[in-house]
Amino acid sequence: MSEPPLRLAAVERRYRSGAGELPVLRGADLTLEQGEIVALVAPSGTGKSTLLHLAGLLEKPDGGEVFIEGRAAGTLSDDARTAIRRDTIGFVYQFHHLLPEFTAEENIVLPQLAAGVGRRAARERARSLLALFGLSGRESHPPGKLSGGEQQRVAIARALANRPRILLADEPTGNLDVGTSDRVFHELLEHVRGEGVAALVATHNPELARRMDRIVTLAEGRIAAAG
Ligand SMILES: Nc1ncnc2c1ncn2[C@@H]1O[C@H](COP(=O)(O)OP(=O)(O)OP(=O)(O)O)[C@@H](O)[C@H]1O
Repeated sequence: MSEPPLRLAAVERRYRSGAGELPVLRGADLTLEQGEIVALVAPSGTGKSTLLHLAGLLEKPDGGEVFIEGRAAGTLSDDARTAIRRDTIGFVYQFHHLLPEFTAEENIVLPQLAAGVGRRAARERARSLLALFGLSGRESHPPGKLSGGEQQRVAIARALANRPRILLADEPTGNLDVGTSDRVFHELLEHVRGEGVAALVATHNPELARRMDRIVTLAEGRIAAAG
């Protein structure tokens, strides 16, 4: 039987501050099966971003382990972690984090070049993703000349550029108006479902959460089933 794309096992994370230690995650367990789309809905400050950063190998836990396709991240070299982040995981941030000095297309081409894809193939993939998200004709616009919704679509396309098997999204449409957020989200879910990508999506929007396969929450530093 194949390993699940993502498994968090008893993951702990504490932040140190002047006042002492803040235990944010205290033994969080979560498994994403292949193609499963899970909503993470929890109040502000409970640790959603922290959990996504650990799952995306952007940070290391203080306890427990993150398994990516069965590989314990804690046992991997920094190079191996970087390769997993580039090839296996797509990350969509709340604020797009696009490179302002590059065009929309180049923002999607660059991660593919880093993964060893040839420039021509990378450009074709970038164009087809931009078309998929309704951005044909915007290829050569820098992010600063795109609307918020368009920028976030480019960020989603960038996250999908290397055909990740895991997509992590932190309030991907949190800074968009309701109508735009709804449309962008719909496109994201449709694409992820079509490709069989496992996704963990933090959102404050219960309507959007209900469209996913399962909803989980964070309570006292642990994952719990919602509602
Ligand atoms: N680098 C850090 N150093 C110290 N404390 C931090 C750090 N990052 C997060 N925290 C604290 O950890 C807690 C969890 O933060 P986190 O950003 O994971 O919550 P969240 O659920 O994503 O919140 P929101 O929904 O508001 O984005 C918060 O109390 C936050 O202040």
